[in-house]
Amino acid sequence: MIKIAPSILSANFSKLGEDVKDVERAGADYIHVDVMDGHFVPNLTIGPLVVEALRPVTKLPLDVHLMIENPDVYIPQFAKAGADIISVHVEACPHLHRTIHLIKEQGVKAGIVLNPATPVEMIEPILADVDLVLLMTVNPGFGGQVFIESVLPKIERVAALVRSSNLNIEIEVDGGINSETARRCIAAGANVLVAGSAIYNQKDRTKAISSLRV
Ligand SMILES: O=C(CO)[C@@H](O)[C@H](O)COP(=O)(O)O
Ligand SMILES: [Fe+2]
Repeated sequence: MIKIAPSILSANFSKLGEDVKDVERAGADYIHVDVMDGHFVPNLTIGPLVVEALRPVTKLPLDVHLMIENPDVYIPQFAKAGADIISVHVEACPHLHRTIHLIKEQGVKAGIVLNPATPVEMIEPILADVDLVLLMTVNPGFGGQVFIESVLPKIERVAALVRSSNLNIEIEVDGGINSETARRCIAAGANVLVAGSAIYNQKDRTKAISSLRV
């Protein structure tokens, strides 16, 4: 089953709660929350307070994508605020095993993220410990960028590893996802699609979400 995770980075922040409810009604599976610190990526967004404010607004799992340095400092705060999945970048975690287990100790699902230029080999030793692998299909930092084709073989490689080890791991893609790139990511083995502009820039969000599932 393909899951759709609208990224609130492309929502209207002046009516964030309403925009979250809107995509829930439109058939979303997760709410994707992009957290940026101005260091790991050249943009600043939101913190645990916003996650806490959104928690009572939706029943959907909050999929928190941390694009921050030193994530260990903030993981307990995001978990306490109501995150259901917390994903960290391998490029930001020198002690990845410790960080993944810190997330799991909070009682939330642990995800690991790879930038487009980071090889899949980086996550092989920790794969059996995670619930989700997120492959960035743009360089993180902004919504509305163009899909990077060279990530497609990486999706296939992660899918093959997950299959051969018989693991129960979701494979998520994030960045530049539209109906055409969604189809190619699904064919490569992805099962969770993050989409910001392709959903929030459309008037009919039910149609926008269902067009990504094919
Ligand atoms: O993590 C990020 C960007 O760093 C994403 O979640 C974007 O928000 C996706 O936006 P679109 O490319 O779908 O517009
Ligand atoms: Fe994201």
